[in-house]
Amino acid sequence: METHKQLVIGLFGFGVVGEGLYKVLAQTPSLNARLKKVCIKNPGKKREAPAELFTTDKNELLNDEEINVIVEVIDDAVAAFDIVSTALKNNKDVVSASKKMIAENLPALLELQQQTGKSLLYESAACASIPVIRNLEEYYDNDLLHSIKAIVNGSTNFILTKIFEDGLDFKQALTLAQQLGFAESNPTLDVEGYDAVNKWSFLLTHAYGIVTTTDKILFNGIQNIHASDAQVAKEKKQEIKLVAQAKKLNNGKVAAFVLPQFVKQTDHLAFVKNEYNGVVIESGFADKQFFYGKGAGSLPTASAVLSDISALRYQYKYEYKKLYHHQPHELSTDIYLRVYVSFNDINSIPKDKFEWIEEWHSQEERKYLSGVIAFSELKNNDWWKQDNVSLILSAEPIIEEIETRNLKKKSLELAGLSL
Ligand SMILES: NC(=O)C1=CN([C@@H]2O[C@H](COP(=O)(O)OP(=O)(O)OC[C@H]3O[C@@H](n4cnc5c(N)ncnc54)[C@H](OP(=O)(O)O)[C@@H]3O)[C@@H](O)[C@H]2O)C=CC1
Ligand SMILES: N[C@@H](CC=O)C(=O)O
Repeated sequence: METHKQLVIGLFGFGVVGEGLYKVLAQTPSLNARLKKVCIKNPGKKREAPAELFTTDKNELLNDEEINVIVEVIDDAVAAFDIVSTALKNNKDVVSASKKMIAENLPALLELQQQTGKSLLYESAACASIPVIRNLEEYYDNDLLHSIKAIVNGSTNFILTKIFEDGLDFKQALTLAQQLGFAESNPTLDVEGYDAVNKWSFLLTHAYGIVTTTDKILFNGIQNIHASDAQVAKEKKQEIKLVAQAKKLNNGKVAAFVLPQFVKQTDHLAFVKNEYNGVVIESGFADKQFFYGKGAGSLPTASAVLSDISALRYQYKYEYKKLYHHQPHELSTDIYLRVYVSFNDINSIPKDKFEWIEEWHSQEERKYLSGVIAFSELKNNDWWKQDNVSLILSAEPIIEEIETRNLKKKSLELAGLSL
């Protein structure tokens, strides 16, 4: 087998991540990798690198036979897919950080990897500096992965920390996340949960062999979290985090969602602040394991890109073991969730859709209830995503089976409500 192959790199993108990689490569001479050319979009921008390195002609990189590795770190998912698929077809290995592109094109990318035999690595697209994909592929290569829950978006975690711990308002916190290079070029992707669910969709492939699209995963972002929710969290001695999770159910299927959640202070994820990410994996015999590291930013992200480049020296490829070598799992919607919902107007909440209600606070201007609701009710409707409605999962949200009808009626009666 060929080892320690000489790498000649063509880089697409010289923004937060691309420039970070340029610096990191310069400080890693042992890698024996040469950056031959960088393709960017706007030739007029001032760059901290020699002018002769840059081009705006993608074909200068994609058709250069000496270049054997394409690193794609641009902020345009459509152009990124074109670059990555052409590079693979042109017999080049590829490293990408573009989670939106990967989430939107995974079946095609899987096929291209199989057809071409080339490697496509994208560790930095998941949790930036945390090596989660390689761990899911290599270390948890068995049936024992019971659950995985994680903070996978650095910007929203940063914003929540800055608002609730440092007293910034939402706009100030988001602006800071943008200035520090954590946020996407379109920050709605972060704030409204799209970035997190994009990452979660392909992490499900590496964890459970599930190939899915983001519309099949229940998700929301942090845009509707209200100051009064933070007050409730404080009273419960809990925190609010945007948490992605997947759990193997008793029926053998997997429940997956990305939603704001109350997190107990004893939970590992409560420890994850600012732009950090954290991943808690629960597996048979090992119990819980916690991975922690920076989830956004120039050098932390570049460090994961560098690690992928380095892995190409020994022809490392994802084997997608859970997909190709095991029986892949299926997603299930057949569960119930324990949720908290705050709102201004009770008429915006279909309270009869709850299986039962456990808490009901209607005195304050901002009202809230806690109760149990079918996952499918949330999946099929969007009243809970509307302005002025904030839905937050409880700390232990999943209920697999309920004795539904009797309890529902009885509990609503106890709460002074009727169907
Ligand atoms: N920032 C972070 O913390 C992380 C980002 N990522 C992902 O990495 C990618 C890059 O992010 P980031 O560096 O922050 O983004 P930036 O906005 O900082 O940089 C984007 C770069 O892409 C270039 N670009 C855009 N379109 C093209 C094109 N068609 N051809 C060539 N170059 C192009 C831009 O060129 P020009 O300079 O000329 O404008 C720019 O250099 C994104 O997919 C992002 O989601 C992943 C993990 C963490
Ligand atoms: N915008 C992303 C960047 C890294 O993936 C985030 O905030 O997590």
